[in-house]
Amino acid sequence: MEEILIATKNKGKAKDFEQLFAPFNIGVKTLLDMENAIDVEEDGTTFQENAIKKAETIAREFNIPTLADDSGLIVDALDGRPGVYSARYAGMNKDDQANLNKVLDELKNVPESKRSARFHCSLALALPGKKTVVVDGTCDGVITQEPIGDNGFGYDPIMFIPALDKTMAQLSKQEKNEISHRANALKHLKEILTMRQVF
Ligand SMILES: O=c1[nH]c(=O)c2ncn([C@@H]3O[C@H](COP(=O)(O)OP(=O)(O)OP(=O)(O)O)[C@@H](O)[C@H]3O)c2[nH]1
Ligand SMILES: [Mg+2]
Repeated sequence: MEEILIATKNKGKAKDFEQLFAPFNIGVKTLLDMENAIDVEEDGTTFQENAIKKAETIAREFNIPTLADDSGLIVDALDGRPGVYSARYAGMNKDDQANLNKVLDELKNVPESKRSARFHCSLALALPGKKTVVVDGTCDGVITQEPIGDNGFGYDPIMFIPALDKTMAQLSKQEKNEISHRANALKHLKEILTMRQVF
């Protein structure tokens, strides 16, 4: 594989993938580099469904290997919300700040012992003419009482990683990309592709 298109318009994800793909000898583009990319409606009820739809729709449009990421935050005390609605939890304008404030608000009276959460990432790789490959990755944490740290995107400032004693937003790019849900999913994808000799 010489070039891969990441079917995302999310700048935070694009940065994560740029770094995650740096060790491979593969050109990486995202939809932020493409003109006329269609907007794929994310109407699935699972991360996998949405990832497959994004990957296959965009692969068909541009006819190149396409990787899509559908991801989000699962909070146990909120029965799994925001889940697949993570990007638009506080409204259709996808405001990261409003989204994380809504989660903090809903957890206002919840003690630390009950603030467990995990990030989930489903990746779908659509290769023209082949069956789409789907993998998952997760990363466990605890929701903080207030945002801490300036790095990353989305809910990173409220996602505390006990093993590192930092929030995701206090990690460097390299540190996040060693432990994140996205990195874990990509590891699984690499294992499958190595087995199938795609890489
Ligand atoms: O703190 C975070 N660190 C992460 O590493 C992360 N990964 C996902 N998320 C949240 O989940 C939504 C994905 O929704 P999503 O998969 O539909 O993506 P999106 O709509 O933003 O872009 P696209 O890839 O669909 O174009 C994002 O917007 C974020 O709110 C994250 N938050
Ligand atoms: Mg989306």
